[in-house]
Parts: sequence; structure tokens; C-alpha cells
Amino acid sequence: MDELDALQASLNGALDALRDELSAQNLPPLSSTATEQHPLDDPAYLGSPRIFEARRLALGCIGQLRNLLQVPYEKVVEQSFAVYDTACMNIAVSTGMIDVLAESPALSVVELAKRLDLHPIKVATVLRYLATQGWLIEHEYNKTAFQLSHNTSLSLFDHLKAHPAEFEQWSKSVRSLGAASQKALINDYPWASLDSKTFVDCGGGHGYLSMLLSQELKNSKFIIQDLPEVVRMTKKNVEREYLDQQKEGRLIVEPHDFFQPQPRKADVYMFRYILHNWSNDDCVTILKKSASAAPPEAKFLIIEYIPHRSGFDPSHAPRSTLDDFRGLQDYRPLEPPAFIPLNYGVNAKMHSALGVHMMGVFNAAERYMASVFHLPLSYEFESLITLSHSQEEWEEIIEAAGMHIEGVRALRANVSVIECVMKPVHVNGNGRVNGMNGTNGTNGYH
Ligand SMILES: C[S@@+](CC[C@H](N)C(=O)[O-])C[C@H]1O[C@@H](n2cnc3c(N)ncnc32)[C@H](O)[C@@H]1O
Repeated sequence: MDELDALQASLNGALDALRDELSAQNLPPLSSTATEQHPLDDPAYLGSPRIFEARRLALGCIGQLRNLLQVPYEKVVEQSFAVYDTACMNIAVSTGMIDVLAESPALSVVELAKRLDLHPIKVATVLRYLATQGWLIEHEYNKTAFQLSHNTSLSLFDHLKAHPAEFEQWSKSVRSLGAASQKALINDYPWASLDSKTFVDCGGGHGYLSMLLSQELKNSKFIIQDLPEVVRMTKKNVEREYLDQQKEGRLIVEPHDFFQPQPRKADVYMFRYILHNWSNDDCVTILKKSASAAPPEAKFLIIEYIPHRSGFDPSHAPRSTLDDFRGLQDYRPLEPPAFIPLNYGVNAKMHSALGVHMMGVFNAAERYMASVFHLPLSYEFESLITLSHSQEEWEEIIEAAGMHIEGVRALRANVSVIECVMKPVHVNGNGRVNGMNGTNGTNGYH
């Protein structure tokens, strides 16, 4: 018997027996939202042998199914981020969040953060990570946790520049993140429509995205830019693996600091896993500087993980089912069915942990998109806590950079592409250049 079939059959059998036994013993149904403890969860309660074995078998099947279904890379990342489970739990207890929530369970994150003198975004990141795993529930400093723990005022990148061996190791780990979603990124995005174009890969790291794309788009040219310390390695990679494209002038590697005006005029500017390393203000600066030499029709592709909130769709009305996906070639996400969280729960753990990591290292975040994923402006954590701020959202950053969003494509491997263009500008009679949104191009970020 096929392993998947066997596990499914055992799981079904175990759940059926569990339900049967609950009813035979007049026990209430199981519920993850009940406010009262279920008798089965009481260590003093001794269930029947059948109920004990049914629960043991069901949990065993779930574990085996998880081993069977989970991609090894995700498991490795999950394991290496496991430290954040304890760290987040520790923060929730040691900062007093749990105590405050026990007294005032319906407190907003903003209010909770105010009471504890913490930053609301940080509180929210920790709470979201814990909520993703079915638990619940951070520290206000302008400095990042990385700077505090290393007793330095250097950013991670400045620290890495001074430690080349660590920089190389760090770049390799980023490479593995890119490699995990590379196939989906190449397959699920309509790159062919962009052939014959010139691309700038801003902060292109070791250059693997551009190298791969240069194989697909034979008439396109790619300029990979990064810090001088990284570019040395990128040049070696290109020479070793893609010498032909380099000789044809289709793969160029050069140093460029993306906080300086972009000198290259190109059709497409790509930012893969760049902006999630920077604060909102820095993201706006990077995008604006990158647009310095861009023609009006240039595209800016932001390639990132865009999280969903961990709550549920109260309507329980999925608009598509797995049956609709039979034979489907072009990817689109499935709306989660009843009792599956909008972010698919544990599936979001790796990226949710990356959000905690980004906060610790860069005071940055994995950012949400209110308009695309129809998020309300306030998020609720298991009915206990309400988070109402919009600072994590892409729309705000893109708008402030003088751009607008043309589209967003969700790809397999949990990665999305946000397609942006610059807002048209027009010159007034008085010779001043205004953005189409009626502002003079200035905003809160200046
Ligand atoms: C998370 S990595 C992403 C690399 C690459 N885009 C990818 O997807 O594999 C971030 C990159 O930004 C680069 N970076 C950091 N600060 C930079 C700056 N001021 N100018 C240009 N690149 C920078 C880093 O060296 C690193 O290669």
C-alpha cells in the first residue's frame, strides 16, 4: 500500500474512533477556540484505552504525514529557526505581555505596547509568530537586537564588510533561500514578455537570479549590482558558469550602492529579497534612488514573501477547491477551506520566523499588502489582541517612493512579485514638477 494512502487511512480511522469514543463517553467535542479546558486535556483524567490509542495514532499519523509532505529545505530552515520559538515565548513572558493580557484580554497591540513601553510593530511580530503556531503573544529600541547583542552601531552589512568570512557564509545562506524559490520564480512569472529588455539586478548578491534569467531570455541584458565586497565573488561566479553570456555583454557585474543614484538606464529594475532587510524610510530611499535614471515606462519588480494574516475567513466560503486545480498549469493560490488559517498556519512558520529574524537584525519586517489580500486595517490575534497599524504595508512604501502598483503575482514556493511603475509627472505652468496624486512629490518620508 502506498505510504500516503496508508497514513490517510490510519488518520481517518483514528479520527473516526476518537469521535465515536467522545460521544460514547458523553465528552464535549474538541475545539481549539473553547474557553474551558477539555476533560481530555486534564492530566488527572484517564481516558478509555481506545481514546488514548486513537489520539496517539492520530498525532503519530500527523507527524509522519508532515515528514512525508514537508520539503527538506523547509524542515532544515524551520529547525535552524527553532531558537525563535523559545526566544518569542521568553519575550512574551519576561516583558510581562502575558500578565497584562491575563488582566485585560481584549487589549489592542498598540495599547499593550504602550503599557509595556514596547514598540507596537515588534510586539506584533512576536505575537504573530506565536499565533502562527497556535500559541500566543517584545522591546523598543532604535538599535536592532543585532546591534545591542554585538554592542555595535554598525549595521549588519557594515559589520559583515569588516568580516569577509562571515559575509561569505551569510551570502551563501541567502543563496539557499533564493534557490528554494528559483524554479517557481522562473516558471510562474511571465518573463518571456520581458525578453529583449535590459535588467538591473539591484543588490543582486552572487547573481544567480540574473544568471538563470539570462539563459531563458536570450535577447536580454542583465546588470548585476552589489557592494564591492560581494561583487568580487559574483564576478567569479559569472566567469566560472556563464562566461559566454559575459562575453556577449549580456551579463555585467558591477559595484553599486543602492543608496546612491542609480546610473543605469534600464527597462526593468529587480529587487529580490532586498527591501525586507530595510526600514520603511530606507526602502523609500532605495526605490527613489533606483529610479534616478529610469525611463518613464520602466518596471520595478519587488520579489518578496508577502504574508497573510493568521486568522480565518469568517464566511468559511472558499471560492475554489482542489478539484478546480486538476490539470492546472498556471499557478494561482487556493483559498483556504474552513478551519484552515488564511496563511495556512504552520506553512507560514518559516517566513514568519524570517520576519522575527529581520526585526532582530535590521528592525525590518516581512510586509503585508492590504489592498491585494483584502486585509482589514486591524488584525486580530485569536480574538484577544487587535493590531491596528499600517506601517508594515507595501502600498505605503511604494506610494511614498512615487510609484504605483500595476499588479501582484503570487508564485509557487511562497514568493510574490509586486510590479510597480513610476507615477507620471507633469510640469505645471509655473515649471514645478508634480506627481499625479496631486502632491508635489513630497511625503512623510522626506
Ligand atoms: C538578502 S540578499 C539578496 C541577494 C539577491 N538579490 C538574491 O536574491 O539572491 C541582500 C543583498 O543586498 C546587498 N546589499 C546590502 N546593502 C547594499 C547596498 N547599500 N547597495 C547594494 N547592495 C547592498 C547585500 O550585499 C546582499 O547581497
